[in-house]
Amino acid sequence: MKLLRVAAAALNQTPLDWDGNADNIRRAIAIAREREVQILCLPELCITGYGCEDAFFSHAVAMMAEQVLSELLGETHGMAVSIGLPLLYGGALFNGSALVVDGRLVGVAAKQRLAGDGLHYEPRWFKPWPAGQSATMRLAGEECRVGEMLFEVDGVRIGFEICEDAWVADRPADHLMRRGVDLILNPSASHFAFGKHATRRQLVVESSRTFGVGYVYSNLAGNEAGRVIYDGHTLIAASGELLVSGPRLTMAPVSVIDAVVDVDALRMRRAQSASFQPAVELNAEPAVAVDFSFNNAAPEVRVSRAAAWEAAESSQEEEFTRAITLGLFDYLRKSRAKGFVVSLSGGADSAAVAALVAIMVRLGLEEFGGERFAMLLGIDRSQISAEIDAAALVGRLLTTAYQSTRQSSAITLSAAAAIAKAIGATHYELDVDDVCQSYRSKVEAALGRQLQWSTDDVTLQNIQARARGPSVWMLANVNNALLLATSNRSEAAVGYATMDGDTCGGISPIAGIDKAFLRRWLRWLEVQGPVGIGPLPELAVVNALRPTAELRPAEQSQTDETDLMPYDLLDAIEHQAIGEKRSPGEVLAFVAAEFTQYAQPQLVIWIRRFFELWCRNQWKRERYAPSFHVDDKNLDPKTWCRFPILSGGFRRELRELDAGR
Ligand SMILES: Nc1ncnc2c1ncn2[C@@H]1O[C@H](COP(=O)(O)OP(=O)(O)OC[C@H]2O[C@@H]([n+]3cccc(C(=O)O)c3)[C@H](O)[C@@H]2O)[C@@H](O)[C@H]1O
Ligand SMILES: Nc1ncnc2c1ncn2[C@@H]1O[C@H](COP(=O)(O)OP(=O)(O)OP(=O)(O)O)[C@@H](O)[C@H]1O
Ligand SMILES: NC(=O)CC[C@H](N)C(=O)O
Repeated sequence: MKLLRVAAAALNQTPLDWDGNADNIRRAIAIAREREVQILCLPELCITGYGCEDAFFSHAVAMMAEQVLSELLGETHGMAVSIGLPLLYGGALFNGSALVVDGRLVGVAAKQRLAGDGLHYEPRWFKPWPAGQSATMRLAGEECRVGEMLFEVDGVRIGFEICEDAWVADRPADHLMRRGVDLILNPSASHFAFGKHATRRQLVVESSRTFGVGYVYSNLAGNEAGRVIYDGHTLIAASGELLVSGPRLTMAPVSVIDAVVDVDALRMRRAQSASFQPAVELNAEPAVAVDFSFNNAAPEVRVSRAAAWEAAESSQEEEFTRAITLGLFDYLRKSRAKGFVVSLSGGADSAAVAALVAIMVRLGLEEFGGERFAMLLGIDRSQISAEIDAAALVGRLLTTAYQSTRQSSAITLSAAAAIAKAIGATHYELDVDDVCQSYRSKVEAALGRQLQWSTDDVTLQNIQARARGPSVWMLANVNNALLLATSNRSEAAVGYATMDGDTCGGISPIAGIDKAFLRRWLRWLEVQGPVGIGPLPELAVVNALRPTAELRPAEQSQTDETDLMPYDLLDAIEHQAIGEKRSPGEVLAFVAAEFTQYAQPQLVIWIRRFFELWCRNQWKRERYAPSFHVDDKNLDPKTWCRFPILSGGFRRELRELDAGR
């Protein structure tokens, strides 16, 4: 009986943070050693960080990565550890994962299937390694094999798939299996998306069943480089059974899971499979033999339990809360800013953003305790009371401001004050009407005419949104804080926001999420809230309001949905037109089938409006502050969704739509 204790780590890395990344790697190895782990899998490109972008093209970056690898070799005594780094070989860059055994580099697996869809751009920097091939190179002072290969350590056959390698047909595991692989390590950088963990679990469990192996899957954690959030999902499975699954969406910089794999039992399961046919001729090609002996691990029976929130019914609301708060926490600490500022209107979007900051603080306190949380955020301990509580921290970290103009209502004023008080934000009420009037009169004097709502509607709306920009930027500067923009994805699709007005800010935490979901989330937060945190009943007044820009005179009863269209329809059109890339006519066919309550001519008007606004406002999306990714499609032009800034605007297609063709 050959029992091995294997482990996978989730690491919260930062591009080019050589010391911080190496510290996390050392910490993961130390935790694994304490647990008597023999083989540890670390995430993809964990030395450099996955999101180095064009810095991967720097020769100095590749050299520094090699240097850090050399420095880490000595940490691995008594165990085998896979460590990810970019690899310069034959005048090209490859995405590699070094296997280091007992202080010695024994080889580097190279990624064969590069991730190039959605937010992944690996083919820009790396070349795919040719399947089934290996070569020799010098790295970290050692001569070693590189490419696709099997390592044989103490008789245990270890192979690699690097993230995307496992998500496609004709994968390295196909060849490795026929060569008798026992254990596959999968170092990943697999971005978070709603519900994706179930697919990932299925992938890992099914891989272990199909190939009759132990499958060890590591992942990145947190907001690595600004936009993309990794949930830190780690998994270990053997012969079609999940042995252990790690925590997700935590703020911990390092998490390690481990499990015992019975190598002989795996082999005998394969032997029992009538369809398993070892490739005798391939076996002739020797594995990379490593002279090292593993201790035998003790048998164990362990039940893997997920966190309580994972089992909650409102799983999307929980995931959203934890993903965005993790995104905010990492952004704050990695940007070394001192807090956040939100222009708080009493409406849904800004209330959601402010509430997310407050929940981030609660979850951070739960994860780290007061002292460590404050230390991680660079808060001067001497400036807060002995007792570090959530309200005190929110007061320090979040400043909100209601900014009235003559169109503002008493309801939104008091709603903003109530939310700010409930979460403990430092709240101000500023009247910016005089600022608007001052600009208005100066421009009227220059034009030599009065501006009127009947003729200058958008101009008179936008000056109010713009007048709200300078004061919150001032508060951000005063506090060394980040200004959070509150635009959501539905508004971004149609440019329903004032550029340099309500779009101003350094990050847009909710720009990846649609308005219909946000409103659902706010209702959930009002009455239920995240597991362990609970509800925020003060949201009742916000949730009772219809979404409105509150920029026109009150008698015009402006609402977003009368300006645009019903939000659920807008989101459905966006899904069909942008997500599925359907033409206006095709979109009509799909939404007419789903929204049977609306007459076709009305749907045509709304679809036309959508396409026109979508095309006209690409430039606005290009200027949005970076947003977080929470689903597998997004409107962010820097990652998921490229579209020309200037285009024909679907004029011909819309003409045909109007003509009923
Ligand atoms: N292709 C292009 N490239 C570069 N710039 C371009 C451009 N096309 C127009 N522009 C510029 O954009 C300007 C128009 O954009 P912008 O000034 O932002 O204004 P615009 O998009 O015309 O209007 C803003 C809309 O957002 C709504 N809004 C505003 C504020 C808050 C809320 C809310 O929901 O709370 C809603 C408001 O009701 C209105 O419908 C033009 O004057 C032009 O200078
Ligand atoms: N009176 C106000 N005081 C402070 N900020 C405001 C005010 N009115 C608008 N804003 C800012 O402009 C942003 C855009 O307004 P918008 O109406 O889209 O969002 P909201 O008011 O938060 O939500 P809703 O659309 O549901 O009313 C707000 O989120 C807020 O940051
Ligand atoms: N880094 C990668 O190869 C990521 C791609 C993979 N399909 C995932 O999303 O998990």
